[in-house]
Amino acid sequence: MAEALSLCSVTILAEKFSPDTTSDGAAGILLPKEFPDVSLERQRCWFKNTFDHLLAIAESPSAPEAGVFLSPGYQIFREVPSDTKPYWSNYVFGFRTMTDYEMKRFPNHKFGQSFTTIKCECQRYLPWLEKRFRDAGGQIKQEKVTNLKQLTHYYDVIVNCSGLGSRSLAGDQDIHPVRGQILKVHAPWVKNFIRDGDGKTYIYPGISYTTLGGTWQMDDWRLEVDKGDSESIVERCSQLVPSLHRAQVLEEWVGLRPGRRNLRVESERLQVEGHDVLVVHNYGHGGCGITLSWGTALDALGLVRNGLHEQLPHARL
Ligand SMILES: Cc1cc2nc3c(=O)[nH]c(=O)nc-3n(C[C@H](O)[C@H](O)[C@H](O)COP(=O)(O)OP(=O)(O)OC[C@H]3O[C@@H](n4cnc5c(N)ncnc54)[C@H](O)[C@@H]3O)c2cc1C
Ligand SMILES: O=C(O)CCC(=O)C(=O)O
Repeated sequence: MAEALSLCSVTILAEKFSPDTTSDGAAGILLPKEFPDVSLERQRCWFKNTFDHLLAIAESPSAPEAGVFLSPGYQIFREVPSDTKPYWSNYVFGFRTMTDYEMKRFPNHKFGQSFTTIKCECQRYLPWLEKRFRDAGGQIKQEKVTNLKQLTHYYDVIVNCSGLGSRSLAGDQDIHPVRGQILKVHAPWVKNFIRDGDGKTYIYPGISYTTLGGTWQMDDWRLEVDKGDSESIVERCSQLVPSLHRAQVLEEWVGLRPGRRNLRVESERLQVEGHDVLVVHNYGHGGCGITLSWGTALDALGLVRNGLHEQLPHARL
């Protein structure tokens, strides 16, 4: 926003910043899950725009500082999935079905896909993004917002990216927590990601650590590490890569995904004291907050631009 709307003043208000957000612990892999009532065309656009944007970073000199890199690996399934060629398969690199010979490594799985996607190591990526925002003239304020209407006294446009916070901030009862626990381990010998198609077990190698996951616990608000979950994660991941049994655990982490049947990128107008104020919502990314980040942000930016043009038809934005 700060880069694209260079004539506007842009402020991020948030209660928590990196390293204390949900995005900080995310494995950061680009791998879409489908939203049932959003057109595939729109989801394709969200993913492609995100992939293209992050690919440019991965191929730039900033890649190591930003923690953005190409990541090759496998998604394996216990049963052949109904959709063997998902909509995003044309955008990742080298998508193909694994051979029987390759599948011998995974005797409990019947089917697999091999491809190269992108991973953002969020511990590096988020501070890098914050610096990029500040360099573009963006302002940052730490503040808990209790009511969107109170912001209309200070800002002309509000973009709501509060994730799970939208439950109270936008009064949206459709958004709910999906608890996820992961482990960060030292396993520099693991070079390819491996993901079980059920989405519950995954191994994602990175620059400073490998992420082992995970859990997908609906409506579970617990933020404490569950030792039973950690043991189960190590057990499941070690079945895929036995040497992980010995990997040194660097950190155990829990986050609450902002779960919603359909991601919400939408604008509305808030009526406040006789005038209306543009609010653009961009939340409910579930397990796809990194995967669809730039695509949904570009959509939100388009809604901000349209709204500003309606408000100020002659302004150059
Ligand atoms: C274990 C785990 C692994 C994951 N792995 C991946 C992955 O590999 N790839 C992927 O794409 N996604 C992954 N995700 C999902 C991803 O983390 C989320 O989709 C993403 O973090 C959502 O981002 P967000 O900015 O919407 O929410 P958040 O990161 O939660 O940020 C919300 C922000 O809003 C602020 N806020 C909320 N309410 C208020 C308020 N009232 N006032 C002020 N500020 C407020 C918060 O302080 C915070 O700064 C994973 C999630 C988990 C839990
Ligand atoms: O689903 C994956 O494989 C990546 C991790 C993730 O997105 C999640 O746990 O939400």
